[in-house]
Amino acid sequence: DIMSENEYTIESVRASLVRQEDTIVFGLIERARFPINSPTYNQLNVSIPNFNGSLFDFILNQTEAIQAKTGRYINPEENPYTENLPPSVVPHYNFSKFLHPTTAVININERIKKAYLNEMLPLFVASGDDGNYAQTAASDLSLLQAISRRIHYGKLAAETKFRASPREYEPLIHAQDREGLMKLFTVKSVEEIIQKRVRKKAMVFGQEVSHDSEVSRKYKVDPTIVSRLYQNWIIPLTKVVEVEYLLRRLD
Ligand SMILES: C=C(O[C@@H]1C=C(C(=O)O)C=C[C@H]1O)C(=O)O
Repeated sequence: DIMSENEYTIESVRASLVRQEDTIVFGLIERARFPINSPTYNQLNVSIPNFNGSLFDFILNQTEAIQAKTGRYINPEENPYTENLPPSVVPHYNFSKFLHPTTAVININERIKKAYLNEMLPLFVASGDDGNYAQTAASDLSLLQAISRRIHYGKLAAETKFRASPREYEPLIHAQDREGLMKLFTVKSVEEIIQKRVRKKAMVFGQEVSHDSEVSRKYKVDPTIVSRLYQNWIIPLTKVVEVEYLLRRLD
């Protein structure tokens, strides 16, 4: 076993969350190339043989099925949106068993998907319909996977915090005290820095680059909205995963 049991620390978890911001900001920029394209999500607009759902759901389920067969969800950092996926048919890498085993069932992707489609998406895409439904769904899917990975990284954040001070966490876990746990692991200053940094990343990554003139003040995705997506959904849902993780940590 080449993986160390202690490869994750709160510093390495936070460094990964910073890196994942790049993927999420670029994902937002890519999705914002298309207008809302609502027929993508509308069940009445498609009749796919042997499938009951929208074009988006069809692409999501089929893509996750091929990814499951080829081993994507063997990595404990990955959580699928689709239930009852086929098993992997490829040889498995021996991922470290850092997380507590009873927490593998934690998966809030249904909640993430609903928040994304109903609340987040309308904030950062234009209205309209350009017919590129399959491309739209593909960019939604890769963005949703990046957001899900980030939010479920809350499991790793929670485990490193628990290991650093088990005596503080244990009584709250025994009491199943959600609010107490939330208070104990929350670091407001870290959250504020993240909200500022993702705003800046949206300005840098989303600027119009011209070979000769000054950088323009027009961005491919609104930096203030990127910051708001983190503040209102991505960080709070990460904390939901952290609480769910800690509640099961002594099972
Ligand atoms: C993930 C952490 O836990 C909490 C959640 C945060 C987040 O989602 O970015 C940031 C700080 C903490 O309040 C962390 O401490 O890094």
